[in-house]
Amino acid sequence: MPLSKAAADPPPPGEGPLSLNDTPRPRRFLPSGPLRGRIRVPGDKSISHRALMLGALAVGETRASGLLEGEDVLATAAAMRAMGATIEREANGTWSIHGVGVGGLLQPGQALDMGNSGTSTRLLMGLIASHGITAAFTGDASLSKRPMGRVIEPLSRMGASFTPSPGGTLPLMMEGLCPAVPIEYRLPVASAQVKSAVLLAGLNTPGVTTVIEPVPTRDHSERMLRGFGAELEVEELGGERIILIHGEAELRPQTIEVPGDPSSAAFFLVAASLVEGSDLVIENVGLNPTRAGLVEVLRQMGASIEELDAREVGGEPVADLRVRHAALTGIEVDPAVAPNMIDEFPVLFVAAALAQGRTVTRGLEELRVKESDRIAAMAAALTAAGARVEETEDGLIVDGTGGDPLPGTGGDVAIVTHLDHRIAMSMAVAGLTSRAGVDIDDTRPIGTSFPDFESLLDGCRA
Ligand SMILES: O=C(O)C1=C[C@@H](OP(=O)(O)O)[C@@H](O)[C@H](O)C1
Ligand SMILES: C=C(OP(=O)(O)O)C(=O)O
Repeated sequence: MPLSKAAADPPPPGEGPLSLNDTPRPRRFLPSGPLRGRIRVPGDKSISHRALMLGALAVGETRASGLLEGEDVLATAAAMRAMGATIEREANGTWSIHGVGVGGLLQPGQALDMGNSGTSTRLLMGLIASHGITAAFTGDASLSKRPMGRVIEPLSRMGASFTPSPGGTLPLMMEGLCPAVPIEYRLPVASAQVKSAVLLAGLNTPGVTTVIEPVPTRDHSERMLRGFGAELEVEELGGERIILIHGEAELRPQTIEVPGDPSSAAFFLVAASLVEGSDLVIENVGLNPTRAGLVEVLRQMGASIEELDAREVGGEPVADLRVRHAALTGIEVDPAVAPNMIDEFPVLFVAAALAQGRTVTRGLEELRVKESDRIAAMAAALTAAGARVEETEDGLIVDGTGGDPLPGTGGDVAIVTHLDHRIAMSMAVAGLTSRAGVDIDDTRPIGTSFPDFESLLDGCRA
């Protein structure tokens, strides 16, 4: 299957998903001098998706600054426009969203192209489930392999019907039901996307929809639903979180400042920790406790990460992070921290490959159903770059070099990124700490979450 819909001339920012064209863009990431100065990573991807979705359901104008303008978020913007919202990017970079009101989504005139984005797909399936409209979802080769049964199951219980491809994948057709049926749903997997899909379906469902989370996951949906005026309660009981949303809500438009994405900052935290002489400040990084697991784990490994000017931005804790080179030591990573850093494991594996001694990770089955099988992809990639890695069913065991550079690939082979932005960026970081450089088969997927990653990286190690 082609990477995505071909687009000879990508549309200007804010005008729909920037589809990948058909020519891979390989690059060798060379050994680097110290990373220094001050950088700012783009807006949080999870918050950006939700700002567009909730803004599109409020009556009146929501304004969002700092929104991530990556392809995944642009796919959400295009879908919300196709269902009736008016969404514009102003010249100063602020986004203006005029919503249709809860219950007011229109039937899209064509298939919703979700590109590479699991979050767009699963959250929008939730929104549509309680509207009386039908929609078709398509995606790229990576997204078309990812499991959708995990949202189809609860949303079917609420009354929506689905015709997925064999195996419960995209492309799929769905038909929502209005009024939908409120449910009480215990999450069988630790997934903020599944939780959010049910809560978003609950927005336009009469009565109370309940989600029980045995393992807490990122809570941006809960924070933002409340911020937009939904009636939502959270109870903690014996380590579980019980979330209740009162349906047929009216959302009030908001002014949102999107904090920097900790999942994007992660690449620079690891790079500056590994490259000798580095002293880098990453400004405005979101440190929501359900997202900040990597900072804690790197500190346990000996990293030097200081939080400066801790403050609140858009209802989320934020700080500037000063990270300096430090010798890292391998650890056993507590599996309980996994949901708080689920997207950061690929780059943590790179840190482990350069640490002193052994790092053991477990409980990471969910990594196998991301944009790629991130356990297998990182085992193959790090092995190709000369690291010592053992793949287990639910994690990796990595024996680090103790700070010596990895041999690298040096043109012999190229790392296969499998249309996965996080594999590409993680192995770019590995290249900085290698002898011969690391070759990546394709850097285009980076545009899904961090379009200016390469220019920021090249800029701070000049
Ligand atoms: O809700 C979200 O915004 C996300 C939840 C996580 O996925 P899962 O819910 O599948 O764990 C994460 O991997 C993804 O990048 C964004
Ligand atoms: C898993 C990710 O995103 P999504 O599920 O939205 O494709 C990610 O960004 O690492």
